Parts: sequence; structure tokens; C-alpha cells
Amino acid sequence: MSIQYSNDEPLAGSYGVVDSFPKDFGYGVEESDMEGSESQSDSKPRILLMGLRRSGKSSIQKVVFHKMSPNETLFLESTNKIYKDDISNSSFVNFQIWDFPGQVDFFDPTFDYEMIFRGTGALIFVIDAQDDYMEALARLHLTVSRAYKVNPEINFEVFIHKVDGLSDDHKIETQRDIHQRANDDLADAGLEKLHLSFYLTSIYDHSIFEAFSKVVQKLIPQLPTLENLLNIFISNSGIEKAFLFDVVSKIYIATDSSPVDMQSYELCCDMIDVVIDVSCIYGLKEDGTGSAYDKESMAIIKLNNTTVLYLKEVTRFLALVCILREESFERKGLIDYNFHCFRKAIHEVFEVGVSAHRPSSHQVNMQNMKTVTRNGTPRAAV
Ligand SMILES: Nc1nc2c(ncn2[C@@H]2O[C@H](COP(=O)(O)OP(=O)(O)OP(=O)(O)O)[C@@H](O)[C@H]2O)c(=O)[nH]1
Repeated sequence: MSIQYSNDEPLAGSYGVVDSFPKDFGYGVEESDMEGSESQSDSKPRILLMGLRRSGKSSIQKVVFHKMSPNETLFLESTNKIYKDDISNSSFVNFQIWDFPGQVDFFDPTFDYEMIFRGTGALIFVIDAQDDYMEALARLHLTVSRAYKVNPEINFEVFIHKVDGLSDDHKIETQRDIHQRANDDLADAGLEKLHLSFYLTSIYDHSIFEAFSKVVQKLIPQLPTLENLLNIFISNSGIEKAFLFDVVSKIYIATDSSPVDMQSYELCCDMIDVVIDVSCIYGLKEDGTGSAYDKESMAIIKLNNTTVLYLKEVTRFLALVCILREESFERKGLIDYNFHCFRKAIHEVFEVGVSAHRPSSHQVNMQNMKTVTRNGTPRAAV
């Protein structure tokens, strides 16, 4: 059995109505948690993809979560209904992505936008940077101001999209202009508190994955803990950079606090692709059963510039990908021991999310991590 991807599922009726919303985002790693009933999946927190027609919303969703190749998006048909994509069966990221048709009409009585915005974690507004964006800016303003009135907790994210067609100077100028105009419109409407984040994106490179990573990270309450764990892990293991990846989407859920450079991120994404592709071809049993990604999954790639890439399974959806020097990799035993502590801590972090009754095992995790070894001699974890 290979890694599975969920199928798109159009909502019944033109606009979906959701009855109840969880207060918090449920990021679990337990199998049982992932197999919710239809009604459970309806109440999952959501990320909305909105924007004008042909701005690239469906393409983003397909490329990031369904491994569609960018060129294939040329043949995507226009979306006529809201598409509810529940990706939690295949991914660590336990939410729904709702892809809206370009022409959503807030004055349409069947569009219950209050209900929709109330259960929303992030609203991504996609602007086609290759097109005249004045109409898109007006639509952005209308959309975010409506949404903010219903739910001021929403994270508002603006993807300045299709920037592959622009020169570097043009990209920066477009971002500056859109940023300025959008914020001026908000200021004129007395909505200074409404914060918009801007990203330059394209499905033809890794920028769309990076932007989506940042959007998702803002919705993960455990993010500071994950960052701390990664910091402790890398500093005690001689690792330069480590990413915690959602394997299916190649979104990074967390990284250590050193700055992210695009090249390192791309390298790690490519490694995941190679590992999963090879594993799909040669890693399954003869009868085709088994999984391309499981507890045994790990890979080491040595590059010709004395850099080593090291991938290990953390949970059935997450992988840790590290970048380190060849000299540091000589102490692989130490790294593996520290990884063992790290993995255990990650599992405990997400058990907290699953069983709300347990007291702060966040502290337990941090204690466990402190037992990682600095000089090659493993100490027993307390
Ligand atoms: N150059 C370029 N083209 C893109 C990019 N993303 C999407 N496109 C193209 O834009 C066109 C429209 O994409 P869709 O994903 O169908 O747009 P949409 O916003 O879902 O459109 P509606 O369903 O009508 O609302 C397609 O031909 C895509 O190939 C990008 O990053 N760069």
C-alpha cells in the first residue's frame, strides 16, 4: 500500500453549513483520531481559499495536497461549488481546506458566511500577480472585513500568486504596492487592527509550500514546544538545520529557530520525494502490500559538498529531515540516541492534544529532552 491521498469531496448544496466548531485545533497523531465520521469531519477547523476566478486557488490545493504536477493545473476546470477537502486522513495537518468558486456572492442568501467564518482558522486570499489586481484588492477588502466582523481570530493571509511570471524587481514592487493599497483600504475603513500577512507564491517552485507551511504553523498551538524540542535536539547533536515535515504535503510543521533559507528547504523537500518514490517502487512487498512510509523509514544522502541529509520517521505522518556536516555525522550513535528522545517527546506533545485530561506533559517532554547527550555517552532518560 502506498501513501494515500484523500479525494476531493464536493459539498452537498451550494454552500456548506456547519453546526458546531471545536474551540481549538486538533492536531493529533493517533490513528483513531484520524478516522472521523462525516459529522466529525464537518466540524474540523478549516482553511479557506478565496480569491477571484482563475487566480489559482484549486491549483494551489491540488499541488500542495494532492501531488498534482504544476503543468497539469492548466487543465483544471473552474470550480462551481465550494470544494471541501478533508486532508486529515492522509496528513498530520488535521483540518479541511475549502476551495471557493471565484464568484462567491456575499449577498446570496444561501451563502451562510457567518457560519463559515466562525469555524475558520485561516483565510487565504489569492491574488493573481500577473493580472490587473485592482478588482482583486476590492474583493480582498470586502472579504476580510466581513470575515473579521464575524470572527476576529481568523489569520488573514494574502498569497500574491503566479509570481513566476515576474522579474525580481517587479515582484518586490508588486508586493509593496498590494501591501500599501490593502492596508490603506483597511485604515480608511477603521480596521487598523486587522492584520494581513503577505507571501509571494508560485506553484512552479517551492514558494507555495513554504507559504502554506507558515500558514499552517500559525494554527498549531504546540509550535513553540516543537521549536524548543528541535533546538535542543540540533544543538546537542551537531546538526545545522532540522525540519519536521508533513510527509504527504511537504509542509514543514516546525523547524529550529535558526533562519530558514529556501535552498535548504528545497533540498529537504527533494529528499522526501526521492525517499517516497524509491520506497513506492522498491519498498513494498511483492504482493503490493505494505507502506511506502512506515516506522522503518529512514534515509541518508551524502552530497558532494560534505553535507549529509538525514531523514527519519517520527510519526506515521511526520518525518524529521536534518542537514549536517559529514564530521558531525561520524557521531551517528549520539544523533540516533538524541533522535530517540526527540521522537518520544514529540509523541508526548501530541498525546496532550488527544487526551485533554492529562496534566501538562509539555514539561515532561522538556525534561526528557534534557536527557539528550552532549558528548556521545547516552544517559538514561528519567
Ligand atoms: N504561471 C502560473 N500559473 C498558475 C499558477 N497557479 C495557477 N496557475 C494557472 O492559473 C489557472 C487557473 O487556476 P485555477 O486553480 O483553476 O484557478 P481558481 O482560482 O481555482 O479558479 P476558479 O475555480 O475559476 O475560481 C490555471 O491555468 C493554472 O495553471 C502559478 O503559480 N503560476
